[in-house]
Amino acid sequence: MARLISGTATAERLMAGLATDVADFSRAHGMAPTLAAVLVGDDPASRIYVRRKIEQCRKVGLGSIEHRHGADCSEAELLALIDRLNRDPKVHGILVQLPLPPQIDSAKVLDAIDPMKDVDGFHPVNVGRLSTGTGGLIPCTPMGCMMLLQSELPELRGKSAVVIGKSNIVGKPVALLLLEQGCTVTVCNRHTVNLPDLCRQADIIVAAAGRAGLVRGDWVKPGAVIIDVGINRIVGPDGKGGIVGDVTAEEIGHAAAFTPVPGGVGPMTIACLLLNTLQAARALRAAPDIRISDAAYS
Ligand SMILES: Nc1nc(=O)c2c([nH]1)NC[C@@H]1CN(c3ccc(C(=O)N[C@@H](CCC(=O)O)C(=O)O)cc3)C=[N+]21
Repeated sequence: MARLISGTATAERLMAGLATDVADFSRAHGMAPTLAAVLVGDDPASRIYVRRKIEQCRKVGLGSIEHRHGADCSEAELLALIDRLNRDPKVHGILVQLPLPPQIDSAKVLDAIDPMKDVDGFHPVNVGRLSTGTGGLIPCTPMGCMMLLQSELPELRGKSAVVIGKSNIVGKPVALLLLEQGCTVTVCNRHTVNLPDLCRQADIIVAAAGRAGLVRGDWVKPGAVIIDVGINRIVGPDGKGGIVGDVTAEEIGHAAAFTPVPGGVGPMTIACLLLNTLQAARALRAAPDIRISDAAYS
């Protein structure tokens, strides 16, 4: 049977370590690293995610502030809030929960976040840094995928990887991280011709297409490692809701290992957000004071 790579257990270990590091930081600087989470509108899934992020902040000793705006919030209002958070020395990480309502240009909002506080890693500066392998904040879901993958396969050099999905949030950054580790990467999408054949060649499959059950058992080479990033909401025959991934989990017994949904990449995404908040706080403290006087004078 394929081994189950537990994101829940890995995230718990990561968070236990984080709690110690956060306590050290807070003692040394007299303030806790703090995340500002911005929620616009009343998308029920977004509310649940933001609530969960804030709960997890508490668990490891991070500060958190939630900013809520109605669905009718204007772009200018949101940009003004970002500007305040950028200048606030007590805020180290800023997360704007996506998706945003249609009247707001998401790219404009992400561009406005101070790259040093961009704990999602979505700002063009951090995207550029990731693409050149020169530091910066790394997007949380891709980072979580890599941690889970490397817990199973510590040496990635020379491995072939297929990434299904080309989103800015998962597909593209995870492909860059795999490239950085020496994998040979093929980035596909669900329309790719011969997608099953390409997958069958792969030592690693990262499924991030957002289609329940897209990857079938006969797409998977025996001994491959499968990272399932899909979060697809389904309603069971009993009327109860649940989530499934992009991989048909019952069919991949011949894989070496796989991440389950739920309990795989999801919990790691949140743990990595907390890690990024600590990293951002450290980098901000280490940065020259000119940043702080800049904020005071402008
Ligand atoms: N600016 C921004 N940053 C994000 O990181 C971001 C976002 N916007 N918008 C939405 C997506 C989605 N996302 C998830 C986080 C945790 C789970 C998670 O914890 N999932 C659990 C349980 C899921 C459940 O039961 O609903 C699991 O997979 O086991 C899932 C999905 C972060 N996102």
